[in-house]
Amino acid sequence: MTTQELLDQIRHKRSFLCVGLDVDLRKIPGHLLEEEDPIFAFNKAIIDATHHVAVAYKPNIAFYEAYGIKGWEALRKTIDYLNKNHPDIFTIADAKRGDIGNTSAMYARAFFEDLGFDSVTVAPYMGKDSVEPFLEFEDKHTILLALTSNQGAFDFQTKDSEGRELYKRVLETSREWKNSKNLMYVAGATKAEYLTDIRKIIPDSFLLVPGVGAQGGSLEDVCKYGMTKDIGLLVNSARGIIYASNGKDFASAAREEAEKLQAGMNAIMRQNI
Ligand SMILES: O=c1ccn([C@@H]2O[C@H](COP(=O)(O)O)[C@@H](O)[C@H]2O)c(=O)[nH]1
Repeated sequence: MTTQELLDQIRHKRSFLCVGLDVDLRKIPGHLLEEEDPIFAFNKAIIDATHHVAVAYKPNIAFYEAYGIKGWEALRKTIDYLNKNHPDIFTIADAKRGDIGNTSAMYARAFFEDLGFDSVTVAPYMGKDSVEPFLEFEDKHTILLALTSNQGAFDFQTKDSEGRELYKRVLETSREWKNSKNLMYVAGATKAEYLTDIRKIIPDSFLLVPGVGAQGGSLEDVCKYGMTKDIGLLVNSARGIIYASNGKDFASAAREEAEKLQAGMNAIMRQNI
């Protein structure tokens, strides 16, 4: 998907909501466990209930790998379902990959070519030659971890590296890499006030912002500090939407939570754009 197509969808739906598909069989409604593929049955119901207000879906790959071959099958069915029924919706494989170049190239093939995701999250720690193989793919997006939402982000990411916080160095340096136009960045909603500084370095790049909902980040603060004239944000919530209820009404409860977030986004867009 091109960035322009993503922008068009945001304007059309008046939403920049990304729904996280982090399926935990211990948390989904009991009646779904009788289905042949409970993970896919859950995802399909969540997608059917939220696609009118979601511009992106983000399965975190850990939640599929944890179930072995059945998890991978459910992941493939989920991405195939999205690509077939909602080709206009942006898809994110939250896999946090990155390795020496030839290995990264295989990761990129796995998520972009084999599975058919629009984007994948990548860790910057191994540097340029570990990220550039992902950037070679036309109209595919590499979402680089910059400043993550967890407490451990302060262990390294905000520490000084030759006079600059490490996360700023990641942002600046990655802009120099080949095909850097295909980069987006992860910045946690729990650290919204940092977005002002982040925007000074990458004024126009899309940010994937996890941490609204279960982690307590504020949508208003994220927009106050991080929104651009083209929005430039994909705000993710997983648990706050998909586990809004663990009863038979789970899909309508998810719809309600997703619609609440979209209503907040619409109001902010109306005030600012
Ligand atoms: O900095 C980061 C990077 C990734 N994540 C992922 O986003 C979702 C958040 O889920 P919630 O249930 O809405 O908290 C999850 O997949 C994380 O692994 C993040 O939270 N922070």
